[in-house]
Amino acid sequence: MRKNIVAGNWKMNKNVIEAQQLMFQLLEYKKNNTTNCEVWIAPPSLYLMMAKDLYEQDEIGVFAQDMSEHESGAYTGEISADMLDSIDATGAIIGHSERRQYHGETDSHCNRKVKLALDKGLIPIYCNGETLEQRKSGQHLEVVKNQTETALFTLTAEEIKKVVIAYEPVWAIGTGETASPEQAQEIHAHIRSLIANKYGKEIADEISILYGGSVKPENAQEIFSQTDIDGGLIGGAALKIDDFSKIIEGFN
Ligand SMILES: O=C[C@H](O)COP(=O)(O)O
Repeated sequence: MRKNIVAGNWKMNKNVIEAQQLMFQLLEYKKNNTTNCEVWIAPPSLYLMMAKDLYEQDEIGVFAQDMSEHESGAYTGEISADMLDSIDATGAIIGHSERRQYHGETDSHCNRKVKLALDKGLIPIYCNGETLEQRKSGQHLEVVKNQTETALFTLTAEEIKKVVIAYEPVWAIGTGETASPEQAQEIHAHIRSLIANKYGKEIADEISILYGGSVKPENAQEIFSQTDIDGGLIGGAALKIDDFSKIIEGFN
């Protein structure tokens, strides 16, 4: 079902004490405030079990920042869908542009990961988005189309309904430069129409599509108010409770 979601991707930040403190702060915030969106975090994998232990009532969704395309075996450093399922994680981010840029991840890898996640009942947050060069040369719609089709269009209608998509223009990630609400809306509507063409409008209208890229307390409300934007995948501003809670309040 299409939901409002604010998800914090902590990336490779925070030692264990700092991570625990922010997890506690978020729990306190959730207990003392009514939120009009789901709140999810993706801390470093080392801290996933700590988050699951703390959020006993599943107040906050707990996601891995990545997940292996393999089921098990000799894959040093990797975490499997089965392992995430065994700690009752909510899901995993898949295909983040930093995984694509620094670890050679492709949409074919993403396709395998998304399927493995769904098979275990995990929610995949599938990320896509164009580079600055691709946007400047007017290829952004085509790039996002190819990414979405390769990674997701082998799924059944029942499966794709369970996927959350995060559109993250690479040029807006960690740069302070945000896509304008209109630029983001254009791509979100484009993604939704691609899904509608393939699976039907009813299915497309059930899928949450998040925007990611320099979302801050100052711009969250305007971005979230766009018709096809169902929330945000937040990087830097998810690392401080004050900023993250103000972004959550973008849905108030
Ligand atoms: O996963 C989050 C995105 O990469 C956005 O990061 P940012 O909010 O620091 O630009």
